Amino acid sequence: MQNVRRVAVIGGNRIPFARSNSRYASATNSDMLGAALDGLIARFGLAGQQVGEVVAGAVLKHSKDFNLTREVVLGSKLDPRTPAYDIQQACGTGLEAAILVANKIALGQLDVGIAGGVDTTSDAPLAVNEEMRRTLLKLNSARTLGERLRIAAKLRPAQPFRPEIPRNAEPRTGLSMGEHAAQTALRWNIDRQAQDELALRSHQRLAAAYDRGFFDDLMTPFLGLTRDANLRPDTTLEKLGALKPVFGAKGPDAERATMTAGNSSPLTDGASTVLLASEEWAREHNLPVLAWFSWSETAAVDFVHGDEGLLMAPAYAVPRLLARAGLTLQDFDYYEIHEAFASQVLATLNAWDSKEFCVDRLGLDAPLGTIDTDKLNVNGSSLAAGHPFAATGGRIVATLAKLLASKGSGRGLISICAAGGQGVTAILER
Ligand SMILES: CC(=O)CC(=O)SCCNC(=O)CCNC(=O)[C@H](O)C(C)(C)COP(=O)(O)OP(=O)(O)OC[C@H]1O[C@@H](n2cnc3c(N)ncnc32)[C@H](O)[C@@H]1OP(=O)(O)O
Repeated sequence: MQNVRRVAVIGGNRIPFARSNSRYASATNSDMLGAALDGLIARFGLAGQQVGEVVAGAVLKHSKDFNLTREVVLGSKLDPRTPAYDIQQACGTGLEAAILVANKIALGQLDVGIAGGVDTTSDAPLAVNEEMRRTLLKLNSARTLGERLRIAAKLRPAQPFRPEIPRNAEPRTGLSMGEHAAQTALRWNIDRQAQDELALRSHQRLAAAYDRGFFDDLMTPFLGLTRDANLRPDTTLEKLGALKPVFGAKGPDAERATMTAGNSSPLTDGASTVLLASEEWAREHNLPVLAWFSWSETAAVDFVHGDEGLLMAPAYAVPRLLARAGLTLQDFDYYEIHEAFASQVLATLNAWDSKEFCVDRLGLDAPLGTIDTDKLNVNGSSLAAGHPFAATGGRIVATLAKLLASKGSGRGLISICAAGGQGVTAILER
């Protein structure tokens, strides 16, 4: 086996994100991932080239999209002999795809690869109810007309109109991501004002980044959108403070509910891609390196039997990542913590600063401590940009790599919480 090689982040490309059921309502995952990939191919002169692998995924995928990524590659200008496949790790999908490609490059199994992700809640897959599905499958395999008629006679008219609509909920608890996060917010006493301030900062920083042209070489317009449609540069603490709680707003703790449409990420449609390569490949192709992809770590929590918050796995992954890399929580110039909900970012930060959590749960001698919040999500994050589940990782990797390139040196931490009680984290360096 070859020695581990340095992995370069060459750049990224995404389409602006749209709120669910708005501008991209008629677009498919394939359309959006295709647009993000086409932009990346054009930007880095990859047309006609055979890229080592393209790895991407979607959290919500139609059953007809067996291998969505391969189909998108076949429809792109890449050499059709480029292997491509789907992966899925909920909201960690995009980052996990980048880790997978990076690891193969590091091991010398690939010289160049593309990672990506896409999601649409507007074009979510709809399944017919189980009884109907079984009947239709039998109908499809019936050999004679008589057999078909017998099966068809069992179809009741009301059956087709009882579809199974995918819910943004945990299969084992039936609770939505937001309801789980509301429980965590209570446990960590996350107050409303701090959540609204975080949301406001996210909008202000994303707007400022657009205004100074930060995204000009990270984005391709799509269906008339040139900026994330969820971005509200004119929002204020007063407007955010006036919104009614939507999660944890029923039941005995309703009075203490703090999570609103303003401090929760919205349901979003969008896609992102990232180009990763070995140092040699980058040099041979005359492409500058934005940053190096250096470490990664995942974790999962037992939110089913234990008392852990569903979205708290990054609180476990990051300390392990730090230990492996020989770093402290303060050794970073940038922190990219995915804002699924403002309360979940704040609960994670509280956990790292809690002696009880760090000693009892992480087995450390002392808390990891606080971070300088001026270095947190400096160009905004999911509260402002939106969160098309599998596309968020690619947005963050490209943003952080460019931040590090603009600074000229430094280190950035990525932390993404995911459904199923999982967390995906990584470090980029320059
Ligand atoms: C999945 C994983 O693996 C891990 C994760 O990331 S977990 C996160 C997954 N994502 C989610 O769970 C999505 C959570 N979000 C939602 O379900 C929905 O967006 C929501 C229930 C929070 C809100 O839905 P909604 O009510 O349709 O939102 P929307 O109509 O846009 O906003 C409600 C109001 O707030 C206002 N508002 C929203 N954001 C605002 C802001 N920043 N400033 C001012 N006003 C705002 C809107 O203008 C609207 O006001 P009106 O009613 O007067 O029009």
